[in-house]
Amino acid sequence: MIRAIVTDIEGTTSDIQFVHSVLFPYARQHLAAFVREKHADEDVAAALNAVRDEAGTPQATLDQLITTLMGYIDEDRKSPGLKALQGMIWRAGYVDGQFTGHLYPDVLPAFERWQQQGISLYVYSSGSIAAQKLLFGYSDEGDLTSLFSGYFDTGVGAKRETQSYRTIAEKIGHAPGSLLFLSDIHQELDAAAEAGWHTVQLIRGEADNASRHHQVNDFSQIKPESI
Ligand SMILES: CSCCC(=O)C(=O)COP(=O)(O)O
Ligand SMILES: [Mg+2]
Repeated sequence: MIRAIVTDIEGTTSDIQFVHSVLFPYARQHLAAFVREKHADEDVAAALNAVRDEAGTPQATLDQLITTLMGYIDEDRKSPGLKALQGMIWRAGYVDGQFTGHLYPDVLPAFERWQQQGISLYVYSSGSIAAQKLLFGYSDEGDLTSLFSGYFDTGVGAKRETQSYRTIAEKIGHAPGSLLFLSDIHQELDAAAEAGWHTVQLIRGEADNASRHHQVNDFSQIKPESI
């Protein structure tokens, strides 16, 4: 019996194009000014130091860090420091109403159905927890944050690492066999399955012939009561 569902965001609840054509360009446009203006703030300084560590450049100047971060955006690197900074930068865009968090239309009805079935809902994304709360807090369908019992980012580990799913199961407090992970990326689902989780792969675009996971095209096809 499924007790909790953990969902990925990009490519699963939300269009990859929204992330790559709206969120990433917004962060790129505002990154340099944000870093120069806010670099002494505690959370910004911590994120910049994380980038220095990741890049192996402990003495990097702000200008050098900005160049490094631009490169990380271009290569869609799941850098925890970049993800933390993006979350802080996106806040202004959401709050000013420049964009709302994209959700596929099948997502909210499924979340509501699963919640009525007594299933707890969680998010696990490479985007920072702050960024996750913004996307669902300022979503196309309004503020959905009350639907979720918790959020996980790469603070628990990378999404392709089996240990990350063991850690999440421990934190949620349910046996892995009662957990379902939803993602568009089969390597993430491989890691969850290795940890004993159930998995469903969202195919929002092209088929994934290399996957061994149950595949669906939208959330209406996911029936946790039948798993
Ligand atoms: C949390 S919204 C921003 C999406 C993002 O930055 C990202 O890296 C998405 O990764 P995901 O793990 O949700 O595929
Ligand atoms: Mg994804």
